Amino acid sequence: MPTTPASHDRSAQSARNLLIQEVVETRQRARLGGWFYGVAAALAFAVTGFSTGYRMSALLVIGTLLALAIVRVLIPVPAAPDEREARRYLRTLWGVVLATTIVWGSFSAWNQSALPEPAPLIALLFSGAFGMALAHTLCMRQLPSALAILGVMVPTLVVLWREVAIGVGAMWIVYMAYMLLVMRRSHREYRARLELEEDLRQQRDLFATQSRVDGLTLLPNRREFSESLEQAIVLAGDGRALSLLILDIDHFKRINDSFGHVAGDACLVEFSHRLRASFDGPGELCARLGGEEFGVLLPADCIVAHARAERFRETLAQSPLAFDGVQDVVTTSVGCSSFDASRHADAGALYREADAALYRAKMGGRNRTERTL
Ligand SMILES: Nc1nc2c(ncn2[C@@H]2O[C@H](COP(=O)(O)OP(=O)(O)OP(=O)(O)O)[C@@H](O)[C@H]2O)c(=O)[nH]1
Repeated sequence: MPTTPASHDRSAQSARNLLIQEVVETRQRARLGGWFYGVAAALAFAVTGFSTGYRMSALLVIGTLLALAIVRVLIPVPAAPDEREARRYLRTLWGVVLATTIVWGSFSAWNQSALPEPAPLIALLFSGAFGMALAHTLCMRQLPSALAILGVMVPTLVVLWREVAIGVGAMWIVYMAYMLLVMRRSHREYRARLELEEDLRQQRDLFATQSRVDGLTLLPNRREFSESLEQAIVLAGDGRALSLLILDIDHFKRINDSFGHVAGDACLVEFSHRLRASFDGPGELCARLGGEEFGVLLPADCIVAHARAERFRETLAQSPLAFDGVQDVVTTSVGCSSFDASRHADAGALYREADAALYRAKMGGRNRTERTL
């Protein structure tokens, strides 16, 4: 299927959303994990009674691991939904995670021969636990996650293989392979969930837009117009000018009957283009209220609004609309009313007056603008 600019925009937006979501989740998941390495190292040294022979090593290892845990938390989070910043953040965070796992892995390997039991056992068990935790939790990116698992596991593997027994080393390799498989599966599940959530978000946004936009003309629909009118009435209560126009295409049935419904649709679209081009100033809003009826809100008093409506009507009547291969003169009747706090208790009152003015325009022969008497 060819990609349109709109679908390209949507997929670019979707990729951006996925990246931002990944940043949020990676941060959440990585925030706590860093501290466990320092605590585990402290525990391994604690069982030796922090004897003087190991005091410097303990300080160095525990201090480095805790410092890396602090750095994880302090990496500045990208404030705006900026892709470049988001990628930089992820690169930095994964860099710190990898550094942590390499420091831990090296410590664990050194520990196997340097510290008395049960410190090596503690480090060994923690290495397995960290590897599995990485496989389950930090699975957002496969390559750095795999490297982190290897960082935790491989140094110990070398020691087990060389200094304990080849069988124990082989067991460690099987364990490591299993972790990598778990990580791959966790990664797939993570991506599937992320993409599903993004699809749902997009559908929700699409429904929200569709519920407020007219599908044919892409103008705001009656629902959106009514809400905007309510809000405009509140502002008008503070003294701002507000006028309402209701426009109805004259004898629209004739267009359908003469040229068919497809041409009728095209005529409505063309009419909406003209309307939007004529009322596109600040605070102005055009909408399709239904059928061949349109509404305009404009922050103007009665005289200005009436003059603008007349200009639109006259221009329309003088320049034929081109739609679906047809050129035809289309006219409109307009009802105009302006907000007056003494007469209009609510939006409905103002709307009824504009509607009554439109009725008079129709009864008066069409192709005319009537305003509140
Ligand atoms: N093609 C098309 N026709 C529509 C649409 N909505 C309403 N109509 C038609 O608009 C016509 C409205 O007819 P009427 O209500 O009699 O109004 P009119 O012919 O414009 O006459 P006046 O309003 O009295 O000047 C009907 O034939 C509807 O079928 C639409 O979305 N597309």
